[in-house]
Amino acid sequence: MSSISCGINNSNAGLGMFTGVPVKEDHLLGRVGDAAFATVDQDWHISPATGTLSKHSGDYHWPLTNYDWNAPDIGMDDEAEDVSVTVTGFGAAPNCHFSLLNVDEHAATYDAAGLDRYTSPGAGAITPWWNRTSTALRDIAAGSELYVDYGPSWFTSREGHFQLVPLASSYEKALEFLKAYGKMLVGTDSPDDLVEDKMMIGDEVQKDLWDIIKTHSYVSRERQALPETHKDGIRAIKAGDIMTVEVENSIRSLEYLEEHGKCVDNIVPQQSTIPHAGRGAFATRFIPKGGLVAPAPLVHIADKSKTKMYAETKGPTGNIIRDEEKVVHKQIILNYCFGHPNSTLLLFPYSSNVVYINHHSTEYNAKLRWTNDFDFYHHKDWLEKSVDFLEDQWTAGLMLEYVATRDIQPGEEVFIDYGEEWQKAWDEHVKKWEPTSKESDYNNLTWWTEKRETGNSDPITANELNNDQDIPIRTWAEQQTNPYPHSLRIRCYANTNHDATYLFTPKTTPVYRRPFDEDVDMAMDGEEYHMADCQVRERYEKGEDDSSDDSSDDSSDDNEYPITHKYLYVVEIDVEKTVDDVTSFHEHYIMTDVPWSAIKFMEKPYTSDIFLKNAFRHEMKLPDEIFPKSWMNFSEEQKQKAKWYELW
Ligand SMILES: C[S@@+](CC[C@H](N)C(=O)[O-])C[C@H]1O[C@@H](n2cnc3c(N)ncnc32)[C@H](O)[C@@H]1O
Repeated sequence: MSSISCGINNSNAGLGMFTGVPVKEDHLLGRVGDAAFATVDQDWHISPATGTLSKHSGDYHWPLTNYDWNAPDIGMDDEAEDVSVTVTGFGAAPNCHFSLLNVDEHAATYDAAGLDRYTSPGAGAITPWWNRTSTALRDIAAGSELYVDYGPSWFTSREGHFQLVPLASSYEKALEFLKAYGKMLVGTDSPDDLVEDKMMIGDEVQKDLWDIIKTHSYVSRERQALPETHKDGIRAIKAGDIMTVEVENSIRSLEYLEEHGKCVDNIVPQQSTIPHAGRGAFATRFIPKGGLVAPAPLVHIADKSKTKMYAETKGPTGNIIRDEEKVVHKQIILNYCFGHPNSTLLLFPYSSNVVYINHHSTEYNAKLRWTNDFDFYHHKDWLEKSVDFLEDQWTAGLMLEYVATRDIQPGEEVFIDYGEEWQKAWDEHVKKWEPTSKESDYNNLTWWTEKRETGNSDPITANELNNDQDIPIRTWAEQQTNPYPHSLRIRCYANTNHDATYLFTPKTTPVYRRPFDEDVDMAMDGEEYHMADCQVRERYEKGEDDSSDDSSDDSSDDNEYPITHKYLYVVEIDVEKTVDDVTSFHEHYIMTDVPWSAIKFMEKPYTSDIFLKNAFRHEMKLPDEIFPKSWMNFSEEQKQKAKWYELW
């Protein structure tokens, strides 16, 4: 067995992910990174308040919110104005334990798996974001639980739900407390003195005392950070940190994992053998008939209409509102959810790689069933409850399993049957499908076509351009004869909101610090908050004076962004501003001596394949035999109405 990662219960937090093999620092966890999904402008599409155009002011429950990642961290913020990112596998299943963090997570990669918008009816029907890798932050022993960093705000914003989960700072304070406790026991600061015959109180009394400390009605993050037993408390003082003790305690034997876990690396994504399907899931090892292909814990979405995307229209007072009767698209995540024609419920499977399992109506080699064990997670009684009941359950609590219907050989693609409705919808889509016109709004991947047609191998995606800052940026004049793809925009890290005038954000100010910077409160002045579209007017070689500027700058020692490239730029920025959200006016700035590091190529929002108007959308059907009757809340009458609106 080369590598196993298992989902099993950990006593406090439901599911967890464990590694069955040791992993070296910086090495990849799992074989391939995870799939990522952009759900866009939810506030606009889901929020019950339709009188506003705001894309950031929703008041609704989107069940995947607990699994959302910060879009810029995953590299997906260019997809739309407001992007929520869901990541499967390492992005959803592991727990967060600040003293035990051992997983580092990275950005996803954009790759449309060869589904060209001009030739493939599959274009835009899959998420192009994949291979969001996770690596070991340090050497990890076999049997260890894997912990990712949700960021402290994830917990601080959910205090009621998670009973004060300790933050990194809580462990520091808890250690201080432990040291004081040790001193109380032996009268000295030296951990070496913490031996039984030097302690002023005996083991039994210490145990009672520890119980009082741990179960006291005053709950705090610091107290939660204290080890469970007084013996572990002493071990932590001797080790100088709580983490070492917690790590040792968290390791499970491989036998335990085999018995209590479910393996999540039996499949990996690769290009599917089915034309136009994109990626598929392939067996990494032999899976016997009846054997587990993969577990699929599920997030339930009670109302599938929350995946609808609406057109804009003018409201009674001339304001822009959502046009409830004009559904222009559906969120891409719909294609990855299970549903049923007689229900509004969707189920999104969030474990590693199961989202890649494609459809085959005859040659399928796997099927779904409800999990039989994992009672700590899978609520069998929910199968008898209504969809309304499920809507009130804000934590995931259902689990399916993919099981082999025949022996599956290593390297074989795994298929299930998505159901007749799906097949019919796909066949109709292929029949009707016509390539998008090159002149349409959506040109993100014109570079792909251009490359093919012209043999041009220059970097022309935003990522490629940003990653090679040795290549000079073309000026506006140069772009007239040698343009960048029109799906790209050039942006500049700049704060154009400051009253006095424009200033670069800290990213550039260490070198080009303007006098007024010191007077400005720099909070919320990070690059993610301030960027403006710009034109590059001029490019010139960086002179001797400029390099001496670098070294003479006060902050040059700790300058995170030294200028290592040859050119500086003159950049023109034109910003549209509004007063009281009504009157708009333009401000115009010319900045000189702008380094490459202050400029960023970005894809224009709403241009990637998932926005193609002719992209296929349909949920997979959960077979009648396993879809509970009590979840069938979508009456014939409702279906007729939905048909009239051409919704489903
Ligand atoms: C759950 S996803 C499967 C993974 C997907 N192929 C990918 O690359 O991410 C379902 C989507 O995959 C594609 N797909 C799955 N099976 C297919 C098939 N037999 N023929 C064509 N497309 C298929 C369709 O776009 C469908 O909406």
